[in-house]
Amino acid sequence: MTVRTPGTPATKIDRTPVSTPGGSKAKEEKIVVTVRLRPLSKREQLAKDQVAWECVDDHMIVYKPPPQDRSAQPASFTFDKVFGPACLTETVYEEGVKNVALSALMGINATIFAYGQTSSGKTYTMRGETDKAVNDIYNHIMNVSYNSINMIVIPA
Ligand SMILES: Nc1ncnc2c1ncn2[C@@H]1O[C@H](COP(=O)(O)OP(=O)(O)OP(=O)(O)O)[C@@H](O)[C@H]1O
Repeated sequence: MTVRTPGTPATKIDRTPVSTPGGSKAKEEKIVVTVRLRPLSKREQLAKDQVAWECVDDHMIVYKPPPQDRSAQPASFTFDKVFGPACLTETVYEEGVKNVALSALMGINATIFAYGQTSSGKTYTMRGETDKAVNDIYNHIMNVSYNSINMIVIPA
């Protein structure tokens, strides 16, 4: 059996069937930008810090300037997906990361990274996402390996 290093396809659309572990979402977009708002920490709650951002729906967040900052205006921003403070890391993975992480199994080169100010929750989120992605990838490899063994053994 020849094992070939998978190359990056010209487009994901051409190479991503519906049954692909990467799922259908990866077919639609090459870059997906999601936002996760973390809850206030105990320290922030004790300090009576106010939440500056509000999730309006699954795609939009609104900046609410503090009353003392009279020059700042409310502003809204739209993203592919917004995860609110009550959202579990599991949900972020299932709805925002899994498709991209598993598309690697089809030979699609993909990057997932977190960007944000200090203490915004990048490490917290990415640790959880990495654990889940590695788990899914290993499960997939195990399943494929067992299937391959069956395919080889039966003809022999
Ligand atoms: N979604 C969340 N739910 C509960 N706690 C969270 C969440 N996200 C982050 N935290 C907590 O907030 C704190 C800061 O998070 P974290 O260290 O991940 O931030 P960071 O963006 O990686 O910071 P830095 O840039 O300084 O490394 C940590 O104590 C973490 O446990």
